[in-house]
Amino acid sequence: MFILVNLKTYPCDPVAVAEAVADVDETTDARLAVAPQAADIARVADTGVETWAQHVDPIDHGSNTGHTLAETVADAGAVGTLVNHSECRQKLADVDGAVRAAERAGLETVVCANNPSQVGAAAALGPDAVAVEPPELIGTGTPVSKADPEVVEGAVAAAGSVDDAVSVLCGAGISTGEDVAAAAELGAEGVLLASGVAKADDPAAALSDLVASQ
Ligand SMILES: O=C(CO)COP(=O)(O)O
Repeated sequence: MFILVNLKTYPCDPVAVAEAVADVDETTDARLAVAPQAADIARVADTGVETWAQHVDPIDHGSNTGHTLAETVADAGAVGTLVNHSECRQKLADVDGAVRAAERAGLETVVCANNPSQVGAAAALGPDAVAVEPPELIGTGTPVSKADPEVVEGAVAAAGSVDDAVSVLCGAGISTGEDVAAAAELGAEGVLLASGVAKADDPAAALSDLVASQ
């Protein structure tokens, strides 16, 4: 399973979380990665942990004040990027443009979607993966893999019917190894989570629990 930890703008120490991820990474077959804020990518990548961006814009080099260029996050050490998070919603054309920008920069892509229909649309854009995250469960601690298993199964079916090369992650409320195991049972190849690690008193302990079933 791929366990991708999105730090959002939580007030955690991104390097301390990255070091905890690096430690736990040595104990598991699961693939672990961290998505810090853009300004923290270089120092998180310096820990050696797999580092992702939270967002890139559908732009090329040029007059784009305030935007995030895919090549710049790649140069800073990111190997992948989220696209279209529920908290950073993009128009379809911009999701497409961001996936193309990420490809151009050699970044792996996970396009986030709220439900199986959006997963189908996202999969048609040819990302490496899609992540289904019902917005109403984000940050609640109630895991989508238990609260709404049909959404995960529906997302796996929707992506598979469009392009079975696109893998499916699920997210929202994931915080334990049991939640990760439930996601795997439903056909997800990974999980995307945030508060379960970023807001934990002991992120290393939270991560150890997350990989316990791997
Ligand atoms: O939005 C999410 C990950 O991108 C999920 O957040 P939580 O893990 O806090 O529910």
